[in-house]
Formats: sequence, structure tokens, C-alpha cells
Amino acid sequence: MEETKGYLMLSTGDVLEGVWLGKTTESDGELVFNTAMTGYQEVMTDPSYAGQIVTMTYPLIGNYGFNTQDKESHSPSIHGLIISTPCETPSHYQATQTLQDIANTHNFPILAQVDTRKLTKIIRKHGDVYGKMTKTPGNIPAQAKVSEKIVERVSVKEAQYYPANESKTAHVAIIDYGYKHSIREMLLQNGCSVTVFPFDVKLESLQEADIDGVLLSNGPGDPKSLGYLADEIKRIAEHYPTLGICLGHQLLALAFGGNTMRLPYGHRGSNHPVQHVPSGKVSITSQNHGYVVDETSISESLWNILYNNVNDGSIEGLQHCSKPIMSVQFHPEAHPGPSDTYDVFEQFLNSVRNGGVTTYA
Ligand SMILES: NC(=O)CC[C@H](N)C(=O)O
Repeated sequence: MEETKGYLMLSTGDVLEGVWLGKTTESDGELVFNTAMTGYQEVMTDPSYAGQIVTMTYPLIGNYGFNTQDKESHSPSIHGLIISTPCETPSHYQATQTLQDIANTHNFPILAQVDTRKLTKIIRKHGDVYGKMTKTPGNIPAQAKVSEKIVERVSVKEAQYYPANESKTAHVAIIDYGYKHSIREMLLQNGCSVTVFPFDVKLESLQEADIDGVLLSNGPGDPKSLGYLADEIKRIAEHYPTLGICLGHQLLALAFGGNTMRLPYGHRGSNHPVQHVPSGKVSITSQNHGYVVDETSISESLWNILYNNVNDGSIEGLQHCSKPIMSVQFHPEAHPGPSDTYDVFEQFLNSVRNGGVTTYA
């Protein structure tokens, strides 16, 4: 079959050439790179990447195919995938689809045979890079931002209830800013029933649903674009044992008067070391974020810093000084990636089951 050429036109002026896969003819978005060696299916279906074009630095993508178990959402929200070598003949007992199938059935293009090493160096150097994927090279795209309304697009429109897998021990609310299904699975496997609520849910709706604890999910975009929800998030977190993950962590910091800022080029991969400050223990974590909580904005009378990033020292976790509120910048659900920090869920669920009596250790 004849190969179709495709191009990635960057706001930096660079143009990279590759082979086009998929029916979509054009796409654009913010360029980010992910360094995980496996987990391309989870990355492609994680709603936190909505509006972004993702390049995988690992050179062979598609080798174990795609299955029905590891999807993090019903369909991918990425705006494009840039890879080096695509594998057309996957081998895995669970595989039901190939990379080519994914390109044909979903609404985003894949550009293969690209020099992803060069692309990653461009992103590292410039940080904020916007790109257009096209079959016909044209004008260099202007720098643009991911839409402010991106969370509204990926969040559920109404509450969805999931009964516990085993005998129910607690009812947890996930506030959905673009939640990964593996977070919900983790709660269900631990005997919780789960209700997923829209991103702008009010405290009163949680009270009506008889919730025991709240998980503020991961999600796409700049946390400050949800700044208007800060007061409601504070009311909710002051009322229930609360765990924030990634965007949820950033929103908690904003809700309690902190600030967030953009990282030079983000943390995206599955081997990011974090240090648990109270014990000194280092864990390897899965991460996917472009923003962080600004350490200088954190009030010591409100928060203890629970985790730090070993590479750049940025904040990776917070624990409220007097209330059962905890948040992590990394992904304890670990899809893809190591499950070193699974205890984050255990601590949260202990607190939920004790009615918020214990604070986090
Ligand atoms: N995975 C996430 O929740 C990402 C949070 C936020 N969108 C960021 O890029 O920092």
C-alpha cells in the first residue's frame, strides 16, 4: 500500500515529516512528550491529554496492540500522536486492535516515522510549543492555547453510579475533570461504590447522594481556567475526607489560596522519582502534568508538603494540617507505571471509612 506523507508544522518554525496514519486530515494542539516505554494505550485514552499532540519517546509503538481492558476513557481525546516506528503486527494475548485500527476508528491522526528525538529536543528547548498536523504543508501555525472549556468537554454531563465490586464499605464521589477509569476501578476493587459527578458539582448534590469521601480527579488544561470553582471546591474539601490527584491536587491548592505555574516542559512518563517528606522514602511514579503548585504560595499554617519531586524539587503532594485532605501531583493509580504509591489510596480510604477522624500520616 502506498504511504501518505504527513507533516508536523511547529510554532517554533520547525517542520517534521512522517507517514500519515488515519482518516483525519488535519489536527492541531499543544506538543508534549511522554517518556514511558509502555502504556501507549493508557496515554492515548487519558483525558488529561485532551487538546494535546503527544509524542512518545520510546521508539516502537503498537507492538502489544490495543485491548478492551486498559482504556482510561471511552475514546481518546488526544489531538494527535507522533511516533517513530509503528508496529503493524502486534503480539499479545489480549490484543484486539492494531495501531492502524485505532488510527482508522478514532478522530485523530497518527504521524509515524518521525524523528521523535529531534521533536523532543525542540519541546524541551522551547517548552511551550504548538503544532499542526497536516498532509499538505502550509503556513507555520501561531502559538495558541488549549481551550479554556476543555474540562467541560471531557467531564460527565450527569452523575453516574457504580456499585461496589464486593460488600460496600464506603461511597466515594469522583469529581470528574477528565478522570481516568483506572481511578474508578481502584476504588471499586477496594469495596467502595462510586458516583462520578460533573466537574461543577455543588456540595449539596454530594450531600443528597450520601457521599463518604471525595476524590478530585486528574484532567486537562491549565488549573487556573477552573479558578471560578475554587470556593465550591473549598466547601467540599472542608466537608469530606478528600483526595486530589494531579489536576485535583492543583485545584485544592488554588481553592485554599495557593498558586500554580507552568513547568518548563512538563513531567510525562512512568519513572518520575518522588520523595515522601516525612519518611524520606523515594518512590517511582507515573506522571502527566504541565503545571505545578508554586511552593512559595503554600501557607505553612495550612499545608504540610508531603512529597517532593527528586529531579526538580517541585511539590508532588500536600497534606492539610488539620483536616483529612491530601493531594498528589503524581498518579497513584499507576496506569501506566509502577504502583509504588498505592498506599495513597489506602490512606484516603482509611480516612473515609473512619468518617474523616484520622488525618494522613
Ligand atoms: N494529569 C493531570 O491531571 C494534568 C493536570 C494539568 N492539566 C497539568 O497539565 O498540569
